[in-house]
Amino acid sequence: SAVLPIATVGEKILAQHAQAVTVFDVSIQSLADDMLTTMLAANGVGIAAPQVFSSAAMFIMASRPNPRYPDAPNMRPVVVINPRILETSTQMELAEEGCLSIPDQRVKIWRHAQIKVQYHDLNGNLISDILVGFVARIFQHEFDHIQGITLLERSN
Ligand SMILES: O=C(O)C[C@@H](Cc1ccccc1)[C@H](O)SCc1ccccc1
Ligand SMILES: [Zn+2]
Repeated sequence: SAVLPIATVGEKILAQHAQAVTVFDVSIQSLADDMLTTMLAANGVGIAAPQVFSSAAMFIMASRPNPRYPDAPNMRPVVVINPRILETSTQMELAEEGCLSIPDQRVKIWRHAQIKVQYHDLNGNLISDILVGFVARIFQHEFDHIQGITLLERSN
């Protein structure tokens, strides 16, 4: 597994809509592995494929307690492929976010407090889940990356 270069703001790949994953083969598994290694090396709690110059609709979310979110749940990293947000709560929460592609910036962002999501895992199985709190926030942050949206387009 390799630490991959991370695209920073201004790279056009960050503004592109990522392509759906259609083949769940070894190349996707190897990309997921490199994304995990890269995310851990950067102390992230998530990372999306476009951030490592791969236009695939795939991201990793890996909540863990951290100085900014001390009560964040400790979770095993989850590989999310072809994500969909099916339902969103009307309730929103405001919190500071960082982005591995926008170094040294913290932006307060409104996010849905709860979301119903659907995605495929690395084996191509369809997963449905309801996410709340910090994990819902990570999912929405990474989902934005898949749509070519970063914090800079969201900051109010
Ligand atoms: O750039 C990314 O996609 C990864 C972000 C994910 C994130 C999602 C929601 C809220 C904050 C960050 C990185 O994890 S930025 C580094 C970081 C780590 C822990 C807490 C806050 C920021
Ligand atoms: Zn980001």
